[in-house]
Amino acid sequence: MLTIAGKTFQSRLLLGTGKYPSFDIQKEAVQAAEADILTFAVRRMNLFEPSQPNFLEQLDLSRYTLLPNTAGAKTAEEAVRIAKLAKASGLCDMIKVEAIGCAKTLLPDPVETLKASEELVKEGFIVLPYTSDDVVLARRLEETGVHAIMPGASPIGSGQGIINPLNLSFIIEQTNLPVIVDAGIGSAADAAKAMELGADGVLLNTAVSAAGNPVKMAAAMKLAIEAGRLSFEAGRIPVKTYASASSPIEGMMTS
Ligand SMILES: CC(=O)[C@@H](O)[C@H](O)COP(=O)(O)O
Repeated sequence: MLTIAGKTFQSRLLLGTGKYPSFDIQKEAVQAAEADILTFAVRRMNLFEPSQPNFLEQLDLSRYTLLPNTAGAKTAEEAVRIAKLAKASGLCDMIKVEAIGCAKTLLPDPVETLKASEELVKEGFIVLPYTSDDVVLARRLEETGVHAIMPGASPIGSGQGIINPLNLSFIIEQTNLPVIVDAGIGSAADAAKAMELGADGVLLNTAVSAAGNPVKMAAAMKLAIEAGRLSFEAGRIPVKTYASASSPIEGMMTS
């Protein structure tokens, strides 16, 4: 079970809701993923225009925890404004802080992310910042009182998977907060790898929404995250340079 700010969730998969070919496929994929937490960009929703279509009306909202994100923000000020707008809708009390510092890479601006997170914690939000895979920044974020750390595996939508497993493992080892690997996951193997590193969860969007078959990929992600977690809990064997026989004969009785 995943626990964030005292709330527990069965699923360790957090699913994004952008870029699906249709609302119907999105709904099926969400069901196949069996995710409990769904993230969406506040700026892309018609939260205060009920006459406009949006994906929320396709879903049984009592089943999901909504995690609005501040996508589109470049500064702390913008991120805080978007977060307050989401809270005012009454749909959610958690916020994914996303303050992008580079239009080409979509990598987060560490300074603005830190500022926004600090302010939103003071305002009483449950704060989940999307951050670069920097252990020092993760520590600074933890000091502000955020409720999870969400380091990127690689640039959003790139599907490159985990570029720097060592950096992720530094964060996982040093923080007391849940670590949710967020962005850049390309395949089920990447998601399993994140879990095997010891992450508490994975947030992904494009790998499912842009897959050849988003519904099948959603199901694959669910299984991969469960398998990766089990493998982590089971404890993998050490990597050795040389062979060691799988069926040793030494010490066997011969009569
Ligand atoms: C939906 C969302 O929050 C994205 O900004 C997130 O970071 C996922 O990235 P991918 O699309 O690379 O999975």
